[in-house]
Amino acid sequence: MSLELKNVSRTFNGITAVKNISITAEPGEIIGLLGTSGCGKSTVLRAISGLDNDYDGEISINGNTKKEVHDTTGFIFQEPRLLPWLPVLDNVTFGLKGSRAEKVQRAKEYLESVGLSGKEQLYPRQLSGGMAQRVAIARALVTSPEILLLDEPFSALDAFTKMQLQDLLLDVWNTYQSTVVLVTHDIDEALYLCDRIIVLRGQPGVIDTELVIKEERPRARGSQEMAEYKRKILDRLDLNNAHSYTS
Ligand SMILES: Nc1ncnc2c1ncn2[C@@H]1O[C@H](COP(=O)(O)OP(=O)(O)OP(=O)(O)O)[C@@H](O)[C@H]1O
Repeated sequence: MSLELKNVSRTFNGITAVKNISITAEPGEIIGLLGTSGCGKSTVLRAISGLDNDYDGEISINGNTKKEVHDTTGFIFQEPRLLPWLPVLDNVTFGLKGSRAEKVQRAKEYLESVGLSGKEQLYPRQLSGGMAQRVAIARALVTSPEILLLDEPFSALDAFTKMQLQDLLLDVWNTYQSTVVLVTHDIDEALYLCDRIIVLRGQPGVIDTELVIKEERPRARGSQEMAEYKRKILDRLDLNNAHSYTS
């Protein structure tokens, strides 16, 4: 599924949050939107999803430029947003069409793909943060989205769970081949996961630079190549001059 943004800008109450964002994603590509807080990453993602349609410019999903919520996209938020009164299985089947038996079978398949077989009857309060976010991933995948939109999906998790779920995301991406747009302010995460990283900066946020990450997967976290990419990004964000904190 191809995705193209042409000169997308968004203004809230007279204040421009992002300006002239143009991005083209190839089918199956993992694109990272990286930038410091407030540069408009989530604003861009919400516009792509159609949850926000009050933007200027054009967003085209497989040629469709209608400003509407696209059922070809799946959204994963920072927090799992599960329905607390429903068990895991029903959180995943919620909103699906078809017979109960079909929905259950489908939900079980996706719960298995995120490592949650046997947990179908647990309630959200009985899950760890990592398990709950796995349910959120299964819920987003169960509709077979061709574009998966992730808004800092792992930032509320501990470091180990975060790494596990990053690997899980790559596994499900391998299986389902969705196009992925990942919003993050974690440079290491972007370097580990993305084919291309788009660095936003400023207020209003604009695209500062774009990096193609050519390393084969699985990538070595903290390798010299990754450190070199990281240095480039920190330079672009003016975050590489440690002396500025000591003066
Ligand atoms: N609904 C809204 N109403 C008014 N201003 C908004 C709204 N949503 C976002 N903004 C403003 O737009 C700018 C960009 O916000 P956005 O949440 O997209 O940034 P971000 O890069 O995702 O930040 P963070 O990394 O902190 O989540 C901010 O100045 C924010 O205050």
